[in-house]
Amino acid sequence: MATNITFHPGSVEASERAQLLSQRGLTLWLTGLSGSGKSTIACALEQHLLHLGKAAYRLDGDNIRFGLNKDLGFSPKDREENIRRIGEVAKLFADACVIAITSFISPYRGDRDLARALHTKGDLPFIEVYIDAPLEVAEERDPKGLYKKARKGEIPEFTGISAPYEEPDKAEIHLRTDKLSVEGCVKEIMDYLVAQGFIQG
Ligand SMILES: Nc1ncnc2c1ncn2[C@@H]1O[C@H](COP(=O)(O)OS(=O)(=O)O)[C@@H](OP(=O)(O)O)[C@H]1O
Ligand SMILES: Nc1ncnc2c1ncn2[C@@H]1O[C@H](COP(=O)(O)OP(=O)(O)O)[C@@H](O)[C@H]1O
Repeated sequence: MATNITFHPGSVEASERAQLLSQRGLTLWLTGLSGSGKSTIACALEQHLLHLGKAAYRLDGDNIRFGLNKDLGFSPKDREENIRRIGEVAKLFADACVIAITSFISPYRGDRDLARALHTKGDLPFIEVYIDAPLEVAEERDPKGLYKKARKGEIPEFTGISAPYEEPDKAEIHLRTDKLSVEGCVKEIMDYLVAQGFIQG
């Protein structure tokens, strides 16, 4: 635990930064089962936003576990720490006026709520997006062959099979990826951002 530390405020206020950069930061928090479509939608959305001239950046579960979070596994405690760190990192991106797009399973409601609270405390928008595909659909897709391994008992604590996924109860956006195309999902998120005044139509 660090002691004797003092928070040092900057010389540019949040509103001034947003005005200077012509963009407000926010976090789009994608949550859902493995194979539900988080990474696919995050990539398409990031590309769309960048082509509109918006600063957007993806934080992806698999990718972050190669670096920042390579010391973490998949026990409930490690997942909690994974999401705590990403909540903090996303908040920094949002504070820097970037649209942070996180794509983590983030299976525990309490952990997602903590990430939300961090943002709310800092006056930063947090938009939870439930990337929803029924387990049968995600398992049928099995893009990385992980469900097959999990069913054979080769991956312990696999979300949806031998570890829990707690569905969101207050997601701002709910996307059924077995019913809507990737483009349709991106459009729904964009429509929400415009309707809420986060970006211009
Ligand atoms: N046991 C277990 N359970 C779930 N997922 C597993 C597991 N082991 C490895 N993987 C791979 O890790 C990716 C999920 O990492 P996350 O950081 O998003 O997980 S979590 O939010 O901490 O629950 C997940 O990526 P996605 O399929 O994109 O969700 C898998 O590729
Ligand atoms: N509407 C949709 N949105 C996202 N992915 C979809 C959709 N329909 C089909 N898919 C497919 O489902 C799979 C989702 O994989 P991925 O994006 O890696 O999921 P996750 O990141 O949640 O594990 C991909 O093969 C993708 O092409």
